[in-house]
Amino acid sequence: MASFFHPKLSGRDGSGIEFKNSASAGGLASSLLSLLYSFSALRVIAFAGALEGLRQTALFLYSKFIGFFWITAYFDENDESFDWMMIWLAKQPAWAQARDLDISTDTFVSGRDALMVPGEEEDGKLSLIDSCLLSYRPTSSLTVSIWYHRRYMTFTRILARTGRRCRMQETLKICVLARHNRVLNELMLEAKKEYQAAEGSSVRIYAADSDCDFLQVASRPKRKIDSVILEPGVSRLLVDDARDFLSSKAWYAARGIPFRRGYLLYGAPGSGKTSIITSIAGVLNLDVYIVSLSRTGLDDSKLSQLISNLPEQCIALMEDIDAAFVQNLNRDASQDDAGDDKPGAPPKPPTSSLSLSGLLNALDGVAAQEGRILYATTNKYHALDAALCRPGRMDVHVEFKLASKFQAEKLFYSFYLPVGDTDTSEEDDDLQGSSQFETSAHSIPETKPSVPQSDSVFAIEEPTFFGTSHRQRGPKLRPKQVSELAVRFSETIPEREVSMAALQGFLMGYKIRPYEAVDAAKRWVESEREARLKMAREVHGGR
Ligand SMILES: Nc1ncnc2c1ncn2[C@@H]1O[C@H](COP(=O)(O)OP(=O)(O)OP(=O)(O)O)[C@@H](O)[C@H]1O
Repeated sequence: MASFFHPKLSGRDGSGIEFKNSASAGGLASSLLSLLYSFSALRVIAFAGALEGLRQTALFLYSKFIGFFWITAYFDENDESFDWMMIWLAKQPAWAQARDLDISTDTFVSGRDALMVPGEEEDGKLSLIDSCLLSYRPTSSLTVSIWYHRRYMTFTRILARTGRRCRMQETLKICVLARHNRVLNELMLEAKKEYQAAEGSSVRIYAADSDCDFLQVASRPKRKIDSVILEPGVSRLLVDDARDFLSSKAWYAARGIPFRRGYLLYGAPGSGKTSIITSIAGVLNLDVYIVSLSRTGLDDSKLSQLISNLPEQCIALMEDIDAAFVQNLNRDASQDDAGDDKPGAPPKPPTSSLSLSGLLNALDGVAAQEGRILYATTNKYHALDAALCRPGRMDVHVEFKLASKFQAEKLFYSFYLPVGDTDTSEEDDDLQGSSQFETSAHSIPETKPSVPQSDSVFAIEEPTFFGTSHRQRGPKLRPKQVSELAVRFSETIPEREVSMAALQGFLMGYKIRPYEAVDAAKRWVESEREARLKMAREVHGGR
């Protein structure tokens, strides 16, 4: 082959003529062979090329043909529309006839009229146990066909590895036998409406995974805004401000101001900061995206990526914003860390390497998402850097204090909601008069434990426990009665000394005994005071 393509090479050693002569017969033959071979190789190549051309043309024509009659849509797992379609699909009776099914107890699907495993839907009231219902889901890699509005459609769940980490990712493929996408539009709108109707009563909570992609981690029932008891006007101020902001996109655009708003809620632990944020999310129909600054491995670039992954119009929640810059800081480092750090012990490894400038850049850098509302909470307002708190980053600052008498009264009233006020859970129950609320502070179960009917030699003791059984219900009180008790209760609660969370915890201990709660409140306040003093003495003594 070499001699055929490069004949000159043969004479380079100085004995070219002899070499040519001696090799002439054999060389000619091999050259001819090579020539023939190359011709046949060329033919093969040409043939293969022609075949490939034909294949490409066939594929092209096929896709044109398919495209002419079929509309194909893909729904990516990471997009919200995927959830609409999956919920819609899960309700289609066609799945019942499918021969290949996934079974799911995912509350995301079940509880939304998904196609239940027969018998499940008859299972009484919705409780934590009942909400774990079995439902059918279309299995992956299976194509199922459905008739929708007299159009033939096929649905395929495709699982494939994607991304740098080759994570399994799912796509839903829908093919509609139609010339125009009208039917597909109708289907998507129907799925979206059904989904939103089902979601209308809950707030979706998202958290980021290790790739900084947000995934839904929970769905909480909406909390009524007035169930979070703040000083008069505070809830309204927060809701109205956020609502006005959301409707002011054009105003911001006209002035070239970034369309973002930040709220800093600071103050006493357990005063309702997180509760009011989730309540506002419910009122404004926004999803909550948790941005956890104390997350292990979080650095400036990851935070920036996280913030840029936030969708437009959402609530970003950064809890305990002060904790991001001090490694392993607890609520009160002097108290909690003091016990953990033994003398000579090696320093704890850092959990995150976030810098203040990284946070500031993430909050208002170019990648920061437009239309988002940021809520940051802290118990250490004065420890925050002024740059973090300035308008543009944190536009509204609201202080949350320990409970006032006003709040204590309101909390008591809403805790023992009187007859006629909206607490359906109580109204639905078959109450047995007010006898139960007369039971002692250490409640006894209503029914005795089932004892094996045998000639047991062991004496069976009745179990004793603290707290109230969930099967017990309080007395039905009239609004006037509850109001009077609430006033008496608030008189025993000192102004700004205990948190609302602590008050709620105290009332939980008297869930069905409002009169006893009022009587016990004074004693409880004193014991709380003593406990605080003791703790303070221990801290100061330990220094
Ligand atoms: N103002 C309030 N009105 C009604 N309930 C409240 C209020 N404050 C706190 N609670 C109750 O106390 C519990 C804790 O409240 P929440 O988590 O909102 O407090 P927080 O201020 O965010 O606390 P932390 O600073 O420790 O995160 C919740 O169960 C909530 O219902």
